[in-house]
Amino acid sequence: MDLIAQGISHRFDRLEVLDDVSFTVAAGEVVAIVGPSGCGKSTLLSILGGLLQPSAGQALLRGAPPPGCLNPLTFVFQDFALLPWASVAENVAFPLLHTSLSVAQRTAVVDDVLQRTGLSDFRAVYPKQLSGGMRQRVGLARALAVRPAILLMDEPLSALDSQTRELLMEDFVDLLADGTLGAVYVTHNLEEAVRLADRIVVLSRRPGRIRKIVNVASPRHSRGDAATRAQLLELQNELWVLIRDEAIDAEREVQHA
Ligand SMILES: Nc1ncnc2c1ncn2[C@@H]1O[C@H](COP(=O)(O)OP(=O)(O)OP(=O)(O)O)[C@@H](O)[C@H]1O
Repeated sequence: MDLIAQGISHRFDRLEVLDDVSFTVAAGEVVAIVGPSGCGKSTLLSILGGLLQPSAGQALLRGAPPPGCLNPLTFVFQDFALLPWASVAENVAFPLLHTSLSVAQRTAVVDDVLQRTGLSDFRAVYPKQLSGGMRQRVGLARALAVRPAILLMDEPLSALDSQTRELLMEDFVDLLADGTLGAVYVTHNLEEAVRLADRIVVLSRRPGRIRKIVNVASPRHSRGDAATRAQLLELQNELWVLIRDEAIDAEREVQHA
């Protein structure tokens, strides 16, 4: 199933936020969205996920959903957004509550995603007992429970320390390995973008317009290797050169706001 952003523009009252943004996320593809602060990345994600109606243009899904899909698009948030009073298994089961699945089917889905995210031993634990990295694993497991075509991820690792981020990136690469799951990955972190994405959409300063779409050619599973990391660092620097001046302007604007 493909997700298509078609000429998306958006304004909040007089504030023009996005201008004519178009790109396609093909089935199984990871597209990162990067750009200066306030350029409209989260707004674009909300529009893609149907939470917000754009002022112009549209977000479309094309093609058949994956087998067993209950919701083709599902969000993963920076702050994990877990239910504090519910256990790990209950959090993961939450999006399945109002579906047609039987209790046995729900249990099977929960068992499967807990196993895929390394959480099987933590099913009865509550979020406050978990580290930030484990909480985000629960956020990811909950998103996977609806067997989505595409994850919509808004800075999913930015609340985590660098070692935990590295480990979760490795986990995420494994989850993507069979090529059935796609993602739109909003991030400030260019290292995450080059490690995880097939393509990187670089937005301009607000109103966000597409400045460039960059392909990341190396296979995702080899991007943690020393030799590939060196190439990725070059790409990361190229992206930073593209964004730097506008990032400084955006930063100054925020300070003056
Ligand atoms: N609901 C809203 N009403 C009014 N203005 C909004 C609303 N949501 C976002 N904005 C404004 O729209 C602009 C784009 O915000 P958005 O959060 O999409 O940018 P972003 O690129 O994700 O930012 P950051 O990189 O800082 O996370 C900002 O100026 C923000 O203040």
